[in-house]
Amino acid sequence: MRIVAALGGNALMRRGDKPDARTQIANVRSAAKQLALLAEKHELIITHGNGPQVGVLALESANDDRLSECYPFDTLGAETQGMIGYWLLQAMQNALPGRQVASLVSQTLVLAGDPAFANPTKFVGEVYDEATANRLASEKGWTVKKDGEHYRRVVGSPRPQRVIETRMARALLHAGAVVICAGGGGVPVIRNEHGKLQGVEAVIDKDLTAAVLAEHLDADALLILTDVDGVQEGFGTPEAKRVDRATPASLRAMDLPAGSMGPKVEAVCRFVELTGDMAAIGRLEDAIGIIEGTSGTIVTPGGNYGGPDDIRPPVPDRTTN
Ligand SMILES: Nc1ncnc2c1ncn2[C@@H]1O[C@H](COP(=O)(O)OP(=O)(O)O)[C@@H](O)[C@H]1O
Ligand SMILES: NC(=O)OP(=O)(O)O
Repeated sequence: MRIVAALGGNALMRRGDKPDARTQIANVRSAAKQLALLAEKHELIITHGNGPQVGVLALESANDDRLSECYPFDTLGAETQGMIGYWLLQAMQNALPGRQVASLVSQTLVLAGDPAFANPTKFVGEVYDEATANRLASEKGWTVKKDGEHYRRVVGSPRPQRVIETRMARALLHAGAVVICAGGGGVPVIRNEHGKLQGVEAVIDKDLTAAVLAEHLDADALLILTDVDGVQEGFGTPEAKRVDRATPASLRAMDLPAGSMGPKVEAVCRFVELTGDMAAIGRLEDAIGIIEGTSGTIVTPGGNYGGPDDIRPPVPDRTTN
């Protein structure tokens, strides 16, 4: 089975954590243990978030007096791919001795006219209280919005159209490698008036890119791995309850926040609607349980799922007919 697994940026740098490399490397190592269990049985493409990390790099750049201008977000996105991609690469190599692992710096095509450039929604960087967020917004020209109980910087997040390196990722899969690509949703690029690739200032949602990548790589399953057990009804209330099986229509009927669970649900619905295959949202620690059908919110066209045999039923043995 071919699986695309998307790893949340917050799973690598948890809300309120200091952005130290040491903490994130430890989180990557525990993530790699789970991902290695998937890779032992399946073809695996790993993509990862970069929201917290890209915001930290942007702040470092903004605070560097030697620079005549801040590093642009496409370059910062590539920096996060290098950094997190390196951590994941090494952790996966150590977890899977003898297996080839490749980490690609990769670009995602967006449309130059996407209205999302003018309506920032993508949370980046650390969380702040309201007063600090407002001060930073006026000092640095940021837009800030409420993220749960806190405030964070937001930037434009155009819709991903295609990962430019899709064919290279496929070639690496065919060579038996675990492939890490399209981190942070991919470095955002447009095709300019000469047909050339050109970076743009944005941070693409990694869950939406994961869905595009899964579709274009003919994946059998898309797993969105995060820090909650799945999509919950009554989220944040004492009655909160995980939805264990869903159809795209039943999930779309739920009212979910744009900056967190909303894009995850949009990503899984899109993948299931376009491919008829299985997608799921759940905890990183439950990755195997999700494939087995015992954990997470599992989304299929009919809302039922009994385990991996439902994804790709065995080919009938025609030699006896
Ligand atoms: N209905 C819901 N069910 C579960 N989680 C929800 C829901 N609504 C909002 N959330 C929030 O979505 C978060 C996951 O999104 P996000 O923080 O963007 O994850 P990641 O960084 O892993 O991609 C959860 O930690 C939770 O706080
Ligand atoms: N780029 C992106 O969606 O990152 P997060 O998942 O960390 O928000």
